[in-house]
Amino acid sequence: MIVLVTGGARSGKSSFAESWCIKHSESGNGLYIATAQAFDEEMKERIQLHRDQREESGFIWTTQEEPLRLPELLRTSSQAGSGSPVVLVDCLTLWLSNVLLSDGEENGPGGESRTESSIRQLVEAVSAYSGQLVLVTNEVGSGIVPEYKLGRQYRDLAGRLNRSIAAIADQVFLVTAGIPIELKSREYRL
Ligand SMILES: Nc1nc2c(ncn2[C@@H]2O[C@H](COP(=O)(O)OP(=O)(O)OP(=O)(O)O)[C@@H](O)[C@H]2O)c(=O)[nH]1
Repeated sequence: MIVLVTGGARSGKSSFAESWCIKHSESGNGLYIATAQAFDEEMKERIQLHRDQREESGFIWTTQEEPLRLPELLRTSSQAGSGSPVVLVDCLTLWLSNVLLSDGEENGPGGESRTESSIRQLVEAVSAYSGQLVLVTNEVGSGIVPEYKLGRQYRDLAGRLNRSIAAIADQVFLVTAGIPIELKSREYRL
């Protein structure tokens, strides 16, 4: 069961995704995969707030911080069976910016950049995932065209990544102003 939760900054997507996991978990416990890195005090405080909220939820969360090697981690945490934890990844767009910023200039075989190859590996890992997996992402690209090349590159890659994950997800939600809207239901097929 793959669920994608998208939305803008502070839209309430993370708390909706956490509530979804608590409500639908088959095992009663969850693995929270954080892709954020605390580079400054503001981010440290925000992360601590999220940790406190998870603690107060009464649900059993294990936290794993993984800014880059998300495809590998999903491959190893993919398990069938009702005892395995619901996995929540927060968030894909931060993972993408970590990957893009660590990417070199040189392309691999077939002209694919390291970032494009990482995206392909992530989509493959999600597609092959067995178990309950909830992925949070940001809705980017609705504003003005970014001034810098890296910003435009990021916007385009994030749009493609979200489309690819949405295509293989069983359920997709858009959270806006704290309200989740179901964009793709489990019965939906093109
Ligand atoms: N490293 C680390 N990051 C965490 C942890 N808990 C949460 N985060 C990060 O916190 C980020 C989400 O927090 P915010 O930036 O406040 O949320 P937001 O996505 O802007 O807002 P909402 O749409 O309301 O969720 C995600 O990118 C998570 O990876 C943690 O324990 N460790």
